[in-house]
Amino acid sequence: MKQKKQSSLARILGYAGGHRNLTLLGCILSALSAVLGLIPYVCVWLAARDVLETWPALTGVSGSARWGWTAVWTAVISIVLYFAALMSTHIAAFRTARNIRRSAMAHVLKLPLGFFTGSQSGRLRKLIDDNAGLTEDLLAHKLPDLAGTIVTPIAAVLMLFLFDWKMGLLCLLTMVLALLSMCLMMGGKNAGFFHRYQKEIERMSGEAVEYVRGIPVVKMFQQTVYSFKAFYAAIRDYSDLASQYAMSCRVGQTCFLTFINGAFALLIPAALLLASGGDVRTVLVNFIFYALFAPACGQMINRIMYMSEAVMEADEAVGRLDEILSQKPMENTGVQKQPADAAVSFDHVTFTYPGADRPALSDVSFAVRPGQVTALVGPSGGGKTTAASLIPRFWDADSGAVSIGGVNVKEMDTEDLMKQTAFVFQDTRLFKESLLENIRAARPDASREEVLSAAHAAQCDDILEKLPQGLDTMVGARGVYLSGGEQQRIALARAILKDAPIVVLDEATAFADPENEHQIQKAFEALIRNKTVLMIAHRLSTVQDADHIIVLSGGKIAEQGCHESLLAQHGVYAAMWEDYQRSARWKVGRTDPKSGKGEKTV
Ligand SMILES: Nc1ncnc2c1ncn2[C@@H]1O[C@H](COP(=O)(O)OP(=O)(O)OP(=O)(O)O)[C@@H](O)[C@H]1O
Repeated sequence: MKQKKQSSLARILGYAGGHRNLTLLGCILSALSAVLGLIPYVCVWLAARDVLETWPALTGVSGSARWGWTAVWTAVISIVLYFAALMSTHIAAFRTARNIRRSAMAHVLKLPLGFFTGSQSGRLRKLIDDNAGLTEDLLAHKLPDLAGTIVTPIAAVLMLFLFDWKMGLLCLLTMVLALLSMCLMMGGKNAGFFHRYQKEIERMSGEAVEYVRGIPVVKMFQQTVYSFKAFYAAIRDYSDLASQYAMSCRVGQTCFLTFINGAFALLIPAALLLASGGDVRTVLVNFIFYALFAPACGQMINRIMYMSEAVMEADEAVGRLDEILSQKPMENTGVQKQPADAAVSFDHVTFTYPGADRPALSDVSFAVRPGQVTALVGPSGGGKTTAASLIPRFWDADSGAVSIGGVNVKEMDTEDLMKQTAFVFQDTRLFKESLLENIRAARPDASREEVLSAAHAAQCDDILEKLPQGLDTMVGARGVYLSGGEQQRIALARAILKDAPIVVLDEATAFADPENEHQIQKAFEALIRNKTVLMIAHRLSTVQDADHIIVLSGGKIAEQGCHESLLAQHGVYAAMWEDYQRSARWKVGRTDPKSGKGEKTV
């Protein structure tokens, strides 16, 4: 455990680079300041001795005044040194935290794009920022304090025996007992508390986010907070853990506080005992010293307690940063080949999502011929989206190869690869920017005219007409929101503007109403003209005319061919087609026979 703590600190300092020496300087200055901070206690003892030795004539007052000034000056020097120490450690800490953020971000940039899907991006920012912040606090404040905290007890123990070893021994006894109480609190079954506590906090905040996301469902179904069992359980577990810990600390904490504050209870009878058998003045002077010094020793022990908490915190921070740094970066072969054409091929591809226990794709092989439309169909969870996301390297295949124009995507320059493919996702995301910038995101150097022409091809004219500032309208600002279908048309305009030779469409008409669907279909036609297309489709009506259809089921290719040949196979596709036909007939059956009107949803 101790080894692990040391290595965490060493690892944080590893990011300090040239500023490691500044951290060291800060620690030395802080230690010097702490030792100097003990001198005023000695001065007080010396001043009191001078006064009492000449009592009642008080001829020693001038000597006492000298000691008083020495105390003031050493206190001032101690403060200045501490200030200089903090300056050094703060500069080093800011640089180190910046280096940690930079290294973590540099690593993150090498991770597969799929790593950033879902809620990962927010969590990532928090992980990097918060934990780099924690190390900043450790290096800027806690580490110089730690240096002082290590040095002062050594000096303090020496000083304890300087004037009266018996009273010194009593003070030391209370310090040792306080330390033992602290070990009692932090050891045993409480040893892993901090780690469990951090985990519970993380779990609770994760569940809270889920809860807030689910509020619409809660309201719609008139549920209470108790229906969010996971969130409720996280709060309860956190509260149980915290109260169990508090309860288990009560004996240790009581003893700790009693010992660090209770030196007086031993010093007074000891002083009375010593005074009865010796020089009252000397005993009185020594008593003043120890009475003042004992609480200062208590403070030191208190700081040791907070120190161990800080080291545990740093340990946790490094552990959480490791969560990111241990993610396998995307392989970079260093070779940069140019694809011969826009053909896409999967060659015995197997892929398992990080943390999943079974592969999402197993030994999948198929070819998408240049200039043709290939459709991926199959039951939900069959692996369609996964297969499509391997093309632009959202993830890398565990085995097998995904190639474009005969070149493995791993051997292509990332920029080239991105230029080759345009993606239209199921859930389109628009930035909080003008429509112009949203469309231009695909090709930042495109002119306004080119953006307008792409928007026109994507059937966005009616959207631009109804918005107050047309192409310059800010999305998401002052009540400007677009429907799902409208957003998809903007996304299609973006893809049209990109003009990439390979287009991957992911069920882009899933949420569109009939009016939008018609326009989206027309936008599709503009997008896929003369392109190599891989289309993920749930509704078989959209894939009938595809040149090639691949049926993915359970992560494997169940069958492939054209519509007619697949029907003739009487397999998965034929069954899906039969289901689709039946549901179409069922909806037609719901049409009102008298009026002839009915749902137009097929
Ligand atoms: N990010 C992820 N992490 C772990 N497993 C995932 C992830 N995304 C998908 N999966 C799993 O991989 C398998 C294939 O999912 P995929 O989304 O590719 O299927 P799909 O055919 O596109 O489904 P749908 O038609 O419902 O969109 C499923 O078992 C799914 O649970």
